[in-house]
Amino acid sequence: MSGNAFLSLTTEEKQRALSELGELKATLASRGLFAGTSGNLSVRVGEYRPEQFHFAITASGKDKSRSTPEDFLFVDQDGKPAESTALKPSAETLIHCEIYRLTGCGAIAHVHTVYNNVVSEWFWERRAVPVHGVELIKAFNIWEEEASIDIPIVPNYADIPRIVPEVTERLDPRIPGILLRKHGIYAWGRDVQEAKKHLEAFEFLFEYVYRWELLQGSRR
Ligand SMILES: CSC[C@@H](O)[C@@H](O)C(=O)COP(=O)(O)O
Ligand SMILES: [Zn+2]
Repeated sequence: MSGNAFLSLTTEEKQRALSELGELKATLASRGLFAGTSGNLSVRVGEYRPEQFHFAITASGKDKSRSTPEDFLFVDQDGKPAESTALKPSAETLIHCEIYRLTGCGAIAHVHTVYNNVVSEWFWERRAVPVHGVELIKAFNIWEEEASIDIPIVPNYADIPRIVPEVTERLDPRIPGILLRKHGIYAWGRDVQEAKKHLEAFEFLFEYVYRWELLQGSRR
């Protein structure tokens, strides 16, 4: 793909991306995962090269539990709108750009939950949430028995571009997700279905870790 790569996408390709995102947004919204307009979602379209790609992403500041014709827009690898629009891309678009650049994945989901916020703070000093031997680790395609994983945590700066190099440094190619401290999880996958699966697995594991830590504490 060259300079005008986005223009060579067919209407069907763009429509498919928008409808997949719309479906994922509605499903996650039905689970109450977009508290107070938080969260953002994206899906990549067309060919991928680390230096050039495009994706559809949620517009900034919207109530993500509502479905409107102004929910999504297309942006390029630098987070700039790929076509003329009055919509503003998610404030966290640059984090999506960096995750696509580093992983070549096909879709990304970001949500704020109490469990992901609490564990990101509880394990902040070690900069990772450790999980040992829980069956759902297999959702990340890690099949060892009693596997141990560390889910990376990066600082949550108000200035989003400052978070980008932290993601670059801490992203672990084995783990399809990264936590922002007291903010939320970014989970990704090769397509929307896999990103959703990974997000569900992370949230299960965060709740497990939270409850297990609590139980351990009550034994001391
Ligand atoms: C309203 S609090 C959440 C925001 O600050 C942000 O973290 C978020 O997830 C949503 O931002 P958005 O610009 O709508 O994509
Ligand atoms: Zn957020």
